[in-house]
Amino acid sequence: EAPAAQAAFNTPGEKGEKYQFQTEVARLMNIVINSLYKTPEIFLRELISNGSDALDKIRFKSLTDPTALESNPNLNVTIALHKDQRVITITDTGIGMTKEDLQKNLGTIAKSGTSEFLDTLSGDKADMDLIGKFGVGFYSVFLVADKVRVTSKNNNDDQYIWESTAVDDFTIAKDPAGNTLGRGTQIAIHLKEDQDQYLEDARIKELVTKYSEFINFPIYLRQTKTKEVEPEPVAKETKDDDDEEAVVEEAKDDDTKEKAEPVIVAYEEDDLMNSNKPIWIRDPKTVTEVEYQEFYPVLTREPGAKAMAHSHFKAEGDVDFKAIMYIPSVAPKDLLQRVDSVHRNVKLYVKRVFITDDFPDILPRWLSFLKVVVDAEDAPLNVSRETVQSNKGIKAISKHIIKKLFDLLKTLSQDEERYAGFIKEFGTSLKLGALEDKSNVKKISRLLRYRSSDSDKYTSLESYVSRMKKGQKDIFYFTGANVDEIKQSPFVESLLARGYEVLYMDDPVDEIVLTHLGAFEGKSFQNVGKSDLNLGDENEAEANKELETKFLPLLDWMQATLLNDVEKVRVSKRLTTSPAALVANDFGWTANMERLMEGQAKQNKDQGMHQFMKNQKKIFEINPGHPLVLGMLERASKDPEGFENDKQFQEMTRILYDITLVRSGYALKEGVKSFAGRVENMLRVNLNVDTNAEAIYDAPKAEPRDQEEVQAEIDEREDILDADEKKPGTMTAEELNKMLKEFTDSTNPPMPGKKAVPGGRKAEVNVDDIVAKLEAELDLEDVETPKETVHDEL
Ligand SMILES: Nc1ncnc2c1ncn2[C@@H]1O[C@H](COP(=O)(O)OP(=O)(O)OP(=O)(O)O)[C@@H](O)[C@H]1O
Repeated sequence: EAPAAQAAFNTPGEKGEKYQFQTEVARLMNIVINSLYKTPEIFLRELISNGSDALDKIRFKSLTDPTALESNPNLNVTIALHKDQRVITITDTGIGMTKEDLQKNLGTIAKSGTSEFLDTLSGDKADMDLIGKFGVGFYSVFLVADKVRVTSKNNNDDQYIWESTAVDDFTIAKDPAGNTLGRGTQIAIHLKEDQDQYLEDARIKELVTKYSEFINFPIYLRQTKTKEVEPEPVAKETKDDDDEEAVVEEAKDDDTKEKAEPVIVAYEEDDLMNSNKPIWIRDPKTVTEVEYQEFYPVLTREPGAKAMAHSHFKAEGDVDFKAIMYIPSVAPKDLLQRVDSVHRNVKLYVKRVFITDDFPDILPRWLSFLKVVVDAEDAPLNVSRETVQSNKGIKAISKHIIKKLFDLLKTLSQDEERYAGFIKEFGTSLKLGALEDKSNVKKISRLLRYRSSDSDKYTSLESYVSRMKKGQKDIFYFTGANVDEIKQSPFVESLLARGYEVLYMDDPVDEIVLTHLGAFEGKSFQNVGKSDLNLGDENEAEANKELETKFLPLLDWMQATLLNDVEKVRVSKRLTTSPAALVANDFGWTANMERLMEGQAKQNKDQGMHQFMKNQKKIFEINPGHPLVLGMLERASKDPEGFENDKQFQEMTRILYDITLVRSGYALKEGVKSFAGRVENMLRVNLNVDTNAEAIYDAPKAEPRDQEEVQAEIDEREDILDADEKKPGTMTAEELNKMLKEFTDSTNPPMPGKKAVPGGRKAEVNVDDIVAKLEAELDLEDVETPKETVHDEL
């Protein structure tokens, strides 16, 4: 039972030692107060959570030190309202704080990264919502309080009082009343003028139900009640004011002993406000969906957070335990960056006693998004960061959670729409799992989903395989910044024209994952942008040989022109409407990979390997059915020996190469200028203009200004400044920050994973216009090759 509140602030705080708040605390308090003023009620949730944490700590300690609870065997939180003084007290019988703890915990912020976090808050509304999710802790008390006093008793120290009005500093003094708490912490809150609602029993009950129903310790509301009792025949005993027992309101003096009337007695009683049975140890049949959803934000300490799916299970075997596992409804923004930090996503209890949530490796990295509560019947209690990996019990728990997760995902995947939601949020996590979790790679690959040419919906690899065409040996895919870009790629066109299905990989990691997986159920993954495309068509090789012979003169001429740029030139079997394409050899980078690595290289500053890979030569493929190519073939065939003299052909080939680079998603190797120069040259030839003639221009030199004019302007400016009392610029710090942020956002290179605008395209080039020009150049009227014949030829 909590002792009566020492609610009155009658020991002047000035008597204690004065301390300054750490700068971060002052900043945090300001932000909390300015951003959360609309929901001051959360202070109660935060303080009850702190009390619950303190109770967890003493209970855990008592497992190894049986004397720990002697100072007070009860474990609970009691809230009392003192209307006359406008004070609420929240008392827990938790571990309590020593003088040093008070100074450190309620004057500094130990959490690493807080300062950085505060720096990121720019002041706009979305950021302010963040702070609510961050867990604002103790300092939220100043949303409702103008004065706060924390009285605390830890087993290792005397009882101390911390007091503050939130302005700059706080005081700490030894409690002159001595040890009244036994053990624990009492927070007395003197409410601000407009916060009277928190003096109402009903309001407090409402808030406890709303926020703290699942707290694992009883939360009481101390209430003053009255009852009628038979008056005692003897004179009443005098009661001490401080005594929490009954205060007797005496019956009228003129009562006689014969006419004994009942006496109204006021007494205090603690009403239990939370149901107190941990939801995870209940039989799943008795837990409603609403209860699961309500428990989730309590478990994660993320107010307002929702779960996408959950699984409540019991395991027996090496370790007996009960657990609830949740998949959040949305992925955190920094899903992949977070995998390396400690996420405290598995809370371990042993027989209802909270042990720890500080397991760095209990689950593989890709599962860092899961939120789990585990209650084991029997697990060693000394599990700590150091021993967790080698602990057999923990290993068994981890294995079981993963197994249950696969069950959950399997069930989820049967509902197409819900599963699409999961893929959207956590698809990247699955891919990370495919890369890293060797023992589960098979299961994970079955859970992957991709967009494809088959429909607008996601497809599994399994169903892709079921739709494969006759003779098709490989799973075809292509990568790009987004589905639209992929669809328009020359690499995809012929496959689609021939009725093959292509998987569209628009996540930067896709290519790495598929290269890593290599195959699915014996079918290899084939990037259709790479050299070795095999459609599994047997007549193809023969037809291709014939084509190579027919196009030999053109292939030779092109090869000679592009000697330094491409590995080789060959006839393509993958093109329908584009004249040419560039493909990476099997070890080289596709355009997508090049972009991805470009971003990485910028971050890592490791340029050596990057340049090596980037400079790997590509294969230039020409479309044997394209009129432009046929026109060029005709030209090369007319005079096979005349290559050296046909400068115009060489220019055209280079232009074709450049536009192919762009079309295939690569960056122009020599930059835009030389490419533009070539196109311009071709226009000149088209117009019969001398290619060497220089532009005539008249550039009149700018003259310096008159000295008098300059002086007059200076004088005028000074006059204005004087009038303005030489005020500095009126831009506020906030505006300045915003401007700086916009500036850096616009200049920073896109990060991999961010689906950025494809890098490398230095200029908007209208390829079709140029192709048209080239065709005009070749005078293609007399070459007849209807496009329909292309496939037959192949
Ligand atoms: N009732 C309490 N009993 C014992 N210690 C407490 C109590 N309230 C706060 N503390 C101590 O003060 C520290 C700071 O509390 P605060 O609420 O500001 O942050 P937090 O609880 O660590 O984090 P957050 O509330 O943001 O999750 C706590 O970590 C704890 O050590």
